[in-house]
This record gives sequence, structure tokens and C-alpha cells, in this order.
Amino acid sequence: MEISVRDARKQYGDFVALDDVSLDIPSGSLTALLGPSGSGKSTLLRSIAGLEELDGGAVVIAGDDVTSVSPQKRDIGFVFQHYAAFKHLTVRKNVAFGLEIRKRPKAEIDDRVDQLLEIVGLTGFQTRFPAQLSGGQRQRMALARALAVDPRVLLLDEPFGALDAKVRADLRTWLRRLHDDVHVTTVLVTHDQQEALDVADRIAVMNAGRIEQVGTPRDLYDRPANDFVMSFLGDVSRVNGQMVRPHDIRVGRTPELARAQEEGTAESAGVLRASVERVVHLGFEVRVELRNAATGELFFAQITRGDNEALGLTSGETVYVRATRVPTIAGSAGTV
Ligand SMILES: Nc1ncnc2c1ncn2[C@@H]1O[C@H](COP(=O)(O)OP(=O)(O)OP(=O)(O)O)[C@@H](O)[C@H]1O
Repeated sequence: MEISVRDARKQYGDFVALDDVSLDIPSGSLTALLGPSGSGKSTLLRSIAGLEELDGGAVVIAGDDVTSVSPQKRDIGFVFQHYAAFKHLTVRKNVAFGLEIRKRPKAEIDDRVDQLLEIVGLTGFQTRFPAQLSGGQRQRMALARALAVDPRVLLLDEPFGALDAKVRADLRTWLRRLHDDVHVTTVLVTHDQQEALDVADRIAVMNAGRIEQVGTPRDLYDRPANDFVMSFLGDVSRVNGQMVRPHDIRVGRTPELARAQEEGTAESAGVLRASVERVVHLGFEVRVELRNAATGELFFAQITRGDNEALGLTSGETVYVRATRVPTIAGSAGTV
């Protein structure tokens, strides 16, 4: 393990921000800390960095207990949401900064900076000043600067949080590729489940100062440990009292058509009657807003455009729906 956090505890007065958190982060992984605002993600990241002092527990990086080691000596790179660049220094000088204070030879610094600027796609920008960069370019410069000193660990606290949706999405893809090239053990704090699913190879879901579950994006999506993880990782509908993904709801015009045709599906599986409230076109997919005829509850199904065209759904109609797949949540039966 590159990073092991053991029974980390942090309180602010009576408020418990980290409630005996333990987490192992494998070497070379890109792990996301995902959770709602206030769940303790930043506190955990800052504790790994040494920017917060723990009240209990330990942080081990590459086998060294660094719990009482200063941030400067932990060999980490850190990027915040609002990166504090040196405004009076060029992009090149900003990236070179860590190497210059370490008094590396000039030729080595020049080569390394050229290489980093290329990696982050800022080769043509080296003589610009931070104020002459876009928000996305500034964050890429921040990453280059954090990587310059070859840290053992790269810690990113909502690095794309202040950018607009399109730029965020581009930078996510870019970060994933960068990580595939550079392989530095990376921990990314985000409250955006799409971002975590998109870039991370492991996700730790946090809630109220605790870790609810750690796993691959697929594990967490398909086999959530509890209702919190299930609903935090994606949309959820309730069908016959169970939480299901809207994609896993089959819509038909007769009870038989709503029944899944895959082999091994129980015939007794519940089909329920619903009325179509609204059909919303979301590009490739269509969200069908439904009202359970028996209980009056609203829920929705997400179907492909093709399926919607075949069904020709309109508001006010009666349809039959059933869940084709119910995630196995610990403590529930996992079948409809
Ligand atoms: N210095 C502090 N003094 C008092 N309370 C603090 C301090 N720092 C953080 N907290 C509290 O600890 C809790 C966890 O904060 P943290 O920043 O780790 O959450 P987060 O999951 O990163 O949330 P966000 O996404 O909003 O940043 C919050 O309720 C916050 O108010």
C-alpha cells in the first residue's frame, strides 16, 4: 500500500469530522474520496498531506509513519480548488519553482519543465503569466507544478470544482490519461459522483466522518453496501418498495411485456401498473416519469430513445413496469 490511514480521528470541538477512519490506498491507483459536503473528505485528504493534525490514529506513506512529519517532508504534491499561483512568475517559473528551491542543476530543471509542460499541454504557454491563462489552464499548470518534484503521492482537493461543466469534463478525461502515463498514486476529493465514476479506479464513499464503502466504480454501482451508497452513486427509483436504478426498469404496454425475457427471471416478479406523467428527452436516453397506480408514488425509468420510439409513450397513458435487476444491498434479498 502506498498510503495507509489507520483509525484517523479528528474533532473540531464536539464535532467529529473523522470518526476513526481507516483506508488503504494501493500504489499507482487513482482513488476518489466521494461524499456530500461536510462528510470529511477534505479533512481526510489534508490529514494525509499533514495540513491537519490528527487527534488519534496514524498516516503511513510508503511504509513510513508520517503522522508527526511536517507537510514539506511528506513528499506529496497538493492541488487545491483555487490554486495559488505566483502571479508575478511566468508559467515556466511557476512549474520550476519546487525544483529551484531544491537547487537542482539548471539543465535538469529546463528538461523537466519542458517535459511537464508537454504532459499538461501547456508547451506554448511558458512565457505567459497566470492571469493570462483560463481556469482550466491554470489548474493544469498547478498539476505540473505539483508533479515537478516527483512526489510519491498526488493529492487533489476538488481541483476542477471552480470550472464550468464542459471544462470539468474535458479535464477529467485529461487527468485519467495523465494518470495512465505518470502512474503516481493519486487521491482526488470530489462531491461529484459522475467525476468519481469517470476517473477513479477506486472510490471511497464518505458520509458523516466515516467511510461507508471502498471499491471499484462498478462494485459500488452494482453492489452498494447500503442505501446511502446506492443513492449517492446514481439515480434511484423505488419499485415495489425496493431501490432500483432507473435504467433497470422495464416499461411495457401489457403486464407480459413488462416482464423480463432473460432466462432465470422469476415469473412471480412484481409487475406494477403506472401512469405516464411526462416523457423527457435527454439526448440518447429518455426519462419516463411515472406514477405508481397503487400507491400514487412518483418514480422514473430511463430507457433508450429506440425503446421509447417503439413504445410511443405519451403522458396520461397506463403502462406496466418492473425492475429487471435489483442491486444486492447488504441486508436485502436482492430480488423483486
Ligand atoms: N477548522 C475547522 N473548524 C471547525 N469545523 C471544521 C473545520 N474544518 C472543517 N470543519 C467541519 O468538519 C466537517 C468536515 O469538513 P470537510 O471540509 O472535511 O468536508 P468535505 O466532505 O470536504 O466537504 P466539502 O465538500 O463541503 O468541502 C464539516 O462539517 C466542517 O464544517
